[in-house]
Amino acid sequence: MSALTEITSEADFSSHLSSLSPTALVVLYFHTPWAAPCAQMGAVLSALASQYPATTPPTISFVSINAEELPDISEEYDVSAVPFVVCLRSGQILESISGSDAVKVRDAVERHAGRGHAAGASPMDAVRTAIPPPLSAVPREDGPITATQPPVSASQAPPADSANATAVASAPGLTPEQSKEALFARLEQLVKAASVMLFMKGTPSSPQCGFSRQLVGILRERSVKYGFFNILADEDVRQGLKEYAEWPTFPQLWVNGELVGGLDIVREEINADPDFLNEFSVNKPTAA
Ligand SMILES: N[C@@H](CCC(=O)N[C@@H](CS)C(=O)NCC(=O)O)C(=O)O
Repeated sequence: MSALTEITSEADFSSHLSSLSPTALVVLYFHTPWAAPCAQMGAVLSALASQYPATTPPTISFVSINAEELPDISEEYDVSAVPFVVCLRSGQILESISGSDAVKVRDAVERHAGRGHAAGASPMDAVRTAIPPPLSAVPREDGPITATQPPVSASQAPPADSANATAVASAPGLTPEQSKEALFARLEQLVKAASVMLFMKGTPSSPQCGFSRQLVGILRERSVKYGFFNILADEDVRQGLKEYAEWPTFPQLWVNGELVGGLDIVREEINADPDFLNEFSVNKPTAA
């Protein structure tokens, strides 16, 4: 599966771009380590990347760029605030999205990758209304790149094959209520990072618990396209999601931003409806 590639220098960026075929969709994700909304968007993009198989040559590439460390690249793509996502093909900007609107970013990527839904009824319509307004990004004049939420205390590189971009939700100076609010805002985005999201112990290629392994097997059998999040790599998400979901265990399967349940519930759903999840199968032809 695809993953976010961290760009370390301008030379690295140029060589990465030139290694791709001209028809590849490139998704540039500009962030700064101190902006909390970037941690959310990082996790959303990692989960999104995990839905696309890694092919040779790649047909899609997700690239992560520290906007402050690489100002020339940020300038080139008019990055005025973080998080900022640019969809690019053959050097042409197809679309830029400023702010932390997970659904907008996912729609744009799927549309440009050619896997999107036609205009009109989309499974995402149900959740669109529930999404909070995008983070209002502060336009940059000549000053630094800005974001309108308080900085987080730490960020940590995600494990190579995991969808996690972890950040501690409880920033110093926040009350427990504010920390919880920030964590729940992050979870609200995360559960919608993909139409089907699996919160599991470990990763699909290396599940760390039998229940998670079995649920991965069910999704695989049905060729379901899904994003995943390894809760073992993020204690805040592990504990917070139990409360947010009002569900005490993992795995947790979420569909269109709604909790389905754990392994037992998914099995019950399949027994009741053999077509359960089939609409998310990669084998299902895309509606015209
Ligand atoms: N019968 C449950 C099994 C899941 C389960 O019991 N998970 C436990 C052990 S892997 C769990 O997540 N405990 C809470 C934790 O580890 O934080 C299901 O249907 O999903």
